[in-house]
Amino acid sequence: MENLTPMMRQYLDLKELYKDCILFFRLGDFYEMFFEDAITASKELEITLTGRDCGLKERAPMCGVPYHSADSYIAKLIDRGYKVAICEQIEDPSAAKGIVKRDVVRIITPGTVIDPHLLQEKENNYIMAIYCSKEGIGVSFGDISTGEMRTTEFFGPKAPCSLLDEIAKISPREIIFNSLTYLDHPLESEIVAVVNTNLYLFDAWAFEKDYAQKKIKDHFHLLALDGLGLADKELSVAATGALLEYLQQTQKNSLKHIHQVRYYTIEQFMILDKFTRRNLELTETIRDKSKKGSLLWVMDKTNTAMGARMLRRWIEEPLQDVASIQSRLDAVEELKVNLLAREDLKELLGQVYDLERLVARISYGNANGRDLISLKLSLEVLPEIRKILSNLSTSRLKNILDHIDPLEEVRNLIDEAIVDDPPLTIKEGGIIKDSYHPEIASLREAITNGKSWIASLESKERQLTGIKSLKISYNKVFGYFIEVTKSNLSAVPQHYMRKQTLANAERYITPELKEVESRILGAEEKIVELEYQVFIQIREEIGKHTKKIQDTATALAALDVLVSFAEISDKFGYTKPVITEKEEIHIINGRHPVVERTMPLGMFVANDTLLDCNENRFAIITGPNMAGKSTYMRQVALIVLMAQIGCFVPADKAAIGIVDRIFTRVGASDDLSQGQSTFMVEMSELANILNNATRKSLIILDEIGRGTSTYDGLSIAWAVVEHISNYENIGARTLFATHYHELTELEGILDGVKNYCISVKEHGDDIIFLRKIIRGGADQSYGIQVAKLAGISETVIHRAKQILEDLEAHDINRSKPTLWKKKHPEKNSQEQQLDLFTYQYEGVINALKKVDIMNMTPMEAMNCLYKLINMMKN
Ligand SMILES: Nc1ncnc2c1ncn2[C@@H]1O[C@H](COP(=O)(O)OP(=O)(O)OP(=O)(O)O)[C@@H](O)[C@H]1O
Repeated sequence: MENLTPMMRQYLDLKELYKDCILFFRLGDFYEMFFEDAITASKELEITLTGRDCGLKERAPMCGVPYHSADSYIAKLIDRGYKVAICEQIEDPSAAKGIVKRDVVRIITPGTVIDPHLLQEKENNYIMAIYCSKEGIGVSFGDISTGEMRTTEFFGPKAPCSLLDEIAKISPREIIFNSLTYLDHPLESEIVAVVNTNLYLFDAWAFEKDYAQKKIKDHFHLLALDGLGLADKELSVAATGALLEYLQQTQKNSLKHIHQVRYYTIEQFMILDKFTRRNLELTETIRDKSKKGSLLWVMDKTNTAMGARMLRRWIEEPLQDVASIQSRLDAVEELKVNLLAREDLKELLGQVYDLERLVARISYGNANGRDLISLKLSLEVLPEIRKILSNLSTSRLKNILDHIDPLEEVRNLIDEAIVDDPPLTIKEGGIIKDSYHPEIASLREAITNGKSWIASLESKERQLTGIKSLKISYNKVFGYFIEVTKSNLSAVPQHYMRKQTLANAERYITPELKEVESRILGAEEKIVELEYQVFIQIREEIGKHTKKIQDTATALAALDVLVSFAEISDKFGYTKPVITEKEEIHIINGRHPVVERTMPLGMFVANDTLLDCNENRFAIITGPNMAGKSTYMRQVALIVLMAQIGCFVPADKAAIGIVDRIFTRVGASDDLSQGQSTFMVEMSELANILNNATRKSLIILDEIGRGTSTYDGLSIAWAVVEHISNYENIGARTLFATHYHELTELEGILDGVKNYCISVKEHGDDIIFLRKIIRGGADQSYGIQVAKLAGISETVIHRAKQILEDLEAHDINRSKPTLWKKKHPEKNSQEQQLDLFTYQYEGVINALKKVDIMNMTPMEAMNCLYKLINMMKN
């Protein structure tokens, strides 16, 4: 190791400090990687692995990526969960001659990305810190590309469940933690099942109370934590302190744009567990995880990236506070009615860049001249937006107006200082306007004069020498030179000094050309340095307005979402819901917001819903396969959710009593990778509902119990209806779709249970789906007819019908007497016997009703009688 070259020693010393990172080691115009890093990077990035002499016997494995296209390589690596440490040359006057000092200037991890080209424009990039202790779990999360930071904490046995719900909601790209065990409950595999993210164990000391408190106070320049509402929130403090420590360790940079951490409680928002988020397809579809086909897809008519991100957050976090929902709804109503204002706002918002991320980069110190121009262009539309808002009257819009700062001083500063079309880099000059800085102006003049002197020298020398093709050019190696083609060499004057010979030309310099050149180059060097300094000053000056710009950005994002709501409400015929504290959901002609968008206009059949916490709290919905049961139930959940987001809803009329949680148990979702069978998944989702639902919840159950044998399934479904519908247990508003027709017996037995079915019409041997929900239970499943529609062969269908007939004949006695007795305890024994007969032979009686004896041949009548006797025997 003693023989190591100094550079390689420097590399290994740094690598020792950043063991868990891939070190991007800057060498000239490349970032190089060595040893293990090189092997990993060459594999992941598919780049050639070479070797470099490092002073040892063996050459060091090496690979590299060009500096100017490093971003795309970094993006690939962090996408795959690697951390990348960026090592640059550091200017150090004290360093010995010939020694280039290098240091790590920043670590990029999946959750700490700030560069726009490494980010999804319409999504936040969150990093989360989890603090597990026996007192509870603290969570803090932030997005350094916008400066947002929030924290909360969970206690008691439900803490892990709440943590998983929050993780599902936030989808952090990276999680740091002190431990992932809560009261002996290991959480890691559950977290991995919820979100595909990078989990890193972080230094335990960073979570310690005193350290974390000091970190927060230092970062936010506070003497006490009361101002942040964190004085008695020890779990939140631990998580937030550690998160700040991690961000500072990795970013090694100002995090001034994180100027606030907001404490929230999960009860502020409607709680949606991971199953419900997925089942309702809020932001992506179950099938291919695409936005198209999700609720977000229908609702997103935003014009700014920050609006799009806020919309996603609003969808993930429907409100519970009636007043806040109402104020959003009122604003949407005003924007819906006032088409002119809405159209103008849309156009103006379309000119606003991503202010949240722009200001984060400005404050962070990596914004360029173009970013400042984008900021200026965005600020230019603010007066017009403010003017329109000042003519609108609802309180939410007034509040938005109050938070939009015109930021004239920032706009004027950029306007005065920065040229309209600055270059991408800030180290090559050409950014600052002449009029802004006298010294820059005079240097530029010197350069221009020098260049025009050189241009005039060219024509003067052509005249003097008579060489028409003589030209003066410039390159980085020789500076300015005079070039003469070989055929004209005889005319070259004596005082020309030869500098270079080319195949068919010679290059010369003269003392006076060199003098002017040094004046031009000196001025160019100076101006580049000066422009850089001036630019940094301007950027820092704008950075002082970070908070105001962030507040403005938040207000514009909210405005954008409200305008988007108004637009879809107008375009798709949504209406304003009435939001109440009453426990009811009353919808007239409701539609599924997504399914209706996938069919021609007017084809979707609207349906009513009445759920309350009294007579109509539990709807058992039967109907054939494909009738529309799942669509109907999801539509109710989505209408409630949209209402609590503050958006109009796809219905003619809707009164929505606040829902604290929506639970869904929909369809089969195998989780075999987690070692759980379909039935096991179904039961754990059901357990989650039974353990956590309250009377204020909305529960959607689709075919509970179908993953096991018919009797087991029916018994579970039956018990679930009894349990949920009972006030003493839950009493929540529930929609339950089932193919167990036996459950329809529960209407009349259990309070609040009502039967509904989705109607179909028989047409010969086929059925026509009417899609209309009506009171009462369905009398048939029509499974075989649906199978026929799906293309199952006639032979199989025919045989299935035969089997069904047999089964139905056998099935008459199943469990009915017990159920029947329970239903009619008041009847005397004679009546009971008669009713029981009717009940037991219901199939025979129904069959008899259909017999058209008058139109039968004697043989047919005999056959029919024979069948009836058989039925009774069975
Ligand atoms: N109200 C409606 N108006 C028009 N089409 C509808 C309506 N409801 C459902 N559909 C159409 O019917 C299809 C089947 O609906 P859905 O999946 O809800 O049926 P289902 O009763 O739940 O079936 P299964 O019992 O087999 O799960 C939907 O994909 C949709 O295209």
